[in-house]
Amino acid sequence: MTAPVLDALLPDLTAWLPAQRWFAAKDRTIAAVRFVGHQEVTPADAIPAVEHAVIAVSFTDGGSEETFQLLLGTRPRIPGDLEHAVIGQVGDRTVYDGLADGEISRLLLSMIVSDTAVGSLRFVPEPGIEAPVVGPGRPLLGEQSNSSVIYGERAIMKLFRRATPGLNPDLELHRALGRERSQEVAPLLGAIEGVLPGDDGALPMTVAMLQSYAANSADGWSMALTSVRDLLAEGDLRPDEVGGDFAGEASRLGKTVASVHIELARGLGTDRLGPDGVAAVADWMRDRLDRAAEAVEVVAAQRTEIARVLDGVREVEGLFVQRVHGDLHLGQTLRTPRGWLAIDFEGEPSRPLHDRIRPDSPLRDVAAMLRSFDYAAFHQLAEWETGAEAPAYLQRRAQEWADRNRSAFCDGYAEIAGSDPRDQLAVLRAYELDKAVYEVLYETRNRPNWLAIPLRSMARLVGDTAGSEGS
Ligand SMILES: Nc1ncnc2c1ncn2[C@@H]1O[C@H](COP(=O)(O)OP(=O)(O)O)[C@@H](O)[C@H]1O
Ligand SMILES: O=P(O)(O)O[C@H]1O[C@H](CO)[C@@H](O[C@H]2O[C@H](CO)[C@@H](O)[C@H](O)[C@H]2O)[C@H](O)[C@H]1O
Repeated sequence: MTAPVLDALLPDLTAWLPAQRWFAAKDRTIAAVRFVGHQEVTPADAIPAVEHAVIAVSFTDGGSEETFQLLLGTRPRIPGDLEHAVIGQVGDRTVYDGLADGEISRLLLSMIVSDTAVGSLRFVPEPGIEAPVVGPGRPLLGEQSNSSVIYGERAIMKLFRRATPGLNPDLELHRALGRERSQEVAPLLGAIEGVLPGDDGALPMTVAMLQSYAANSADGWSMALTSVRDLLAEGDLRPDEVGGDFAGEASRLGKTVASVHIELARGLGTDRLGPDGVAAVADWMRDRLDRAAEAVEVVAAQRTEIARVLDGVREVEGLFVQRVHGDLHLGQTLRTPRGWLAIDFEGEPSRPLHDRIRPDSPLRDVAAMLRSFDYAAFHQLAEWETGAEAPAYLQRRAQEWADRNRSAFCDGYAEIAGSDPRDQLAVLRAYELDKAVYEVLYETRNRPNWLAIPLRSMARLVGDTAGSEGS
């Protein structure tokens, strides 16, 4: 489509964006949307026609713009099963979200498999892989920061929705782990690369990533919730006495995360931060605390105490750093029939790319998983906590579940890593509290009903400076 034709879509696009799960600015009011780049994948009169586009969205609060990627499909007549994906009408064509269309996802896969280039877009298979069978994709439904389609339970392609210059860390780290022949991630199959037009010219950008699909798998978050549900339903039994005990899985998960860290260190190197580097990590945590304190009163009220715990990170001489996952939680793990896999190495979605690729302590990932065990333990009780307090005996059971699984995870991690994360308790606690502060802000913006979960942990981490970790 030409620029004037695309511009005709803008009013419909502006109305459509806030309803998309991946639109990561739902708390802001859109002032204007503009196209900053577009590339036809097929001729404009093909049926369906496909176009890749980058949009910049500005907001009435005057803050920074956000850029997003779209894969637009157009057809003269829209089949009934695509009506839900319609964005608007331009001339005699209906424009819709292209990933919803099996014919478009089939085309994208075939272009990757056959190593194609169209204008600024490159469709590249990963060298040496066995090409997946080309067929239509089925959009993944559910909670996602990006948009994925699944090809016959053999491959999954993720379109990154935020348009950021540079190699996406999800692709970069999967590539590095592939070179290490990692058994802890799903093998990478290919990618779509494009360019992001900017003031300084066009910069390379990752459009999409194609990976093996882990069939017959369950994600760690659902498995953990099932275990907690069974425990709370019993009430008078302890976590080690109920059928759905999760500790064995938590320990295996610890081993998997340690293996990923070893592979990332081997493939991409390690470093020791000197005093200035450690001070920079501590300052970074303080900045994040300041931002959370501005937005959330409870954080502001405990600012001094939180800052004291965060300063625990300063207690190490020569902090060991390497590339890490950066946003690990139970929902980023898949239990396959063979074992655990880690997915989604993009880092925290709201952080700028240069922050997400900065080497960090592996304790950041360990701490984030410990936080996730807390989340799973108290998720069911959180609804109570927004109204009345959950009964004390259930809170005790939930805490026992969290302690047992946090401890099992650390045991498993230590067995493979050769060092126990709990040996650096002050640093681990600082990373855990930093994550809890982030989560308070995340829940305030995204899921206020869940806010009680990180708030509770924040209070524990601030109050319990002498307690033992994971026990
Ligand atoms: N390789 C895979 N095999 C099977 N399912 C996967 C795979 N990768 C991702 N998924 C599923 O897709 C969901 C979203 O993937 P994720 O990479 O976390 O996307 P996002 O970055 O959009 O959050 C996951 O929760 C998982 O259910
Ligand atoms: O999965 P994303 O990369 O989009 O990560 C963001 O969303 C997560 C929630 O979906 C959020 O994780 C928090 O909630 C989880 C339960 O839903 C819990 O297991 C995690 O421990 C907790 O941090 C994540 O922080 C955020 O970046």
